[in-house]
Amino acid sequence: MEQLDIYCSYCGASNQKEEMQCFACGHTLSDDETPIDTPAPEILLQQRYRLLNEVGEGGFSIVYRAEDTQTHQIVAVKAVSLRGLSTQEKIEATDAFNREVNILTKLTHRNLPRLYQHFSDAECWYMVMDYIEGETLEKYLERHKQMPFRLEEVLDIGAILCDVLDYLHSNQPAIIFRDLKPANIMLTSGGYIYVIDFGIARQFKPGQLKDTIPFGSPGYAAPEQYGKAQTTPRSDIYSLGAILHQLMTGADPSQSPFAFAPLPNLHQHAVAKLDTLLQRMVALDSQRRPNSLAEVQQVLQEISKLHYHQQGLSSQYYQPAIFRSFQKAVYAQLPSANSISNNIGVTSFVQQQQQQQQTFYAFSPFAQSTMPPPSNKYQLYSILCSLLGIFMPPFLCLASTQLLHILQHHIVITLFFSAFLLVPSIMGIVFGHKGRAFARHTGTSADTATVGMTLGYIFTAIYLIFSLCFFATTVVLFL
Ligand SMILES: Nc1ncnc2c1ncn2[C@@H]1O[C@H](COP(=O)(O)OP(=O)(O)OP(=O)(O)O)[C@@H](O)[C@H]1O
Repeated sequence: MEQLDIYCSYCGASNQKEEMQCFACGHTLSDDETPIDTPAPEILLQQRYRLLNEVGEGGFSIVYRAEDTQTHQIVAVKAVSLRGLSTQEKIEATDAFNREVNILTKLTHRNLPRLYQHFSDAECWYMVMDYIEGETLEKYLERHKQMPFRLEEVLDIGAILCDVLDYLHSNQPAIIFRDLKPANIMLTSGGYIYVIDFGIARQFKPGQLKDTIPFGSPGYAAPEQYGKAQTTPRSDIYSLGAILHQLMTGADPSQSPFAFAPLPNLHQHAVAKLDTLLQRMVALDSQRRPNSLAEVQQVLQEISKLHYHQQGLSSQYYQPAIFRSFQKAVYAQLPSANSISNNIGVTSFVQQQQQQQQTFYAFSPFAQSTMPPPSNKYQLYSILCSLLGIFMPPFLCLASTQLLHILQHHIVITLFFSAFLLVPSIMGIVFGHKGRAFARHTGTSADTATVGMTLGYIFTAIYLIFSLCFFATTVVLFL
């Protein structure tokens, strides 16, 4: 009979069958750690996630649509099995899984699936994340080979992808996606875009000359990803340029890497501007590419405005794409929520949930998505701190009639009291700013954070003036 390896459920290393301890991490091995295939549908993982059907496959993984039996939410479960892989493949699959978990854990953005949980059993490693109801851009392009998108749609998609990649790059250290390609972009039936698969994303290491291992997909990967230099945020700019070029021309860059013909219809002012931008983005010399995705996004929005204007529409109605779903007749052609969901019991519940979400988040990018927007706790902290800042000082003075008398006679106590008064309002300002940044990244409302922050500023100013006057009077009295 074939001798099976034993895989460590802790680190995934492959060990000889007779080994008692994992050679890589020292974890105690047991017989039930020999993996079998990825789980069959209908299995309940962790006593919680019921696998419903397979929705996709990657190099080392199978992605399932599943029901979270505790919350009745539909989630995606990515299962990675090491069975049957060569040693090199096991190392790659292990690295990809760990990298994706480590990176996704840190991120919150409206165009990224959220990671809820990860775990392993004797058979596989699992990641539980937001389920995205739709299809990959690659599949969509396969179905629409000739001129798949109109100019305004390409500009919108570009601006949205700039937003999410710029968010990754603004992390400290910057996260470089390294594998932006149509297979890793999903479109939902509601017209929303998600970037998936952080299996080869990495954190930028200042000073490093080149990547440890060359990575990327031919056609979309920048020249420096072939092992010559370290990938930088400009490598993602190259990949985005290659994708936008493909969306405009229908030409698959993997067929002729590094060759990007001028766009058709260059006589149109907006197209000519886009062509100039795309040629800069796919420059072989990374130094000739735009400096950042924020810069690319700004140019795309200028072109979008210009195109809008050229169509005879007043630019006062122009709205940047990141504040809405990209406008596409394609929605009707994508599999809809109803057609994708099969008839397993939870469907009607999920559809009800979606309808409720559409009512609540009609103007946010989460409209028509299967997922509720992430909660923004900074908003709550901001408003609570600001209210505390408003009510605490008068309450203290009323509660202790002695207080004013003490303050008038002790300069040091007066100083402490003044600083103490300011603390809640300043915290209201800090949380307000954080809440607004969080809302911007997740596309949710920032109103509460703005109110908290404004109150914080107003009362910080009032208490500052009050404290200075009070302190001045105390000093005069004291002297
Ligand atoms: N969150 C999700 N919701 C719905 N479907 C998903 C989700 N994540 C992935 N999929 C589907 O599963 C497929 C494989 O996923 P993914 O690309 O993440 O796997 P992978 O093993 O990392 O792939 P690769 O070998 O390309 O690195 C995708 O093409 C997509 O169709």
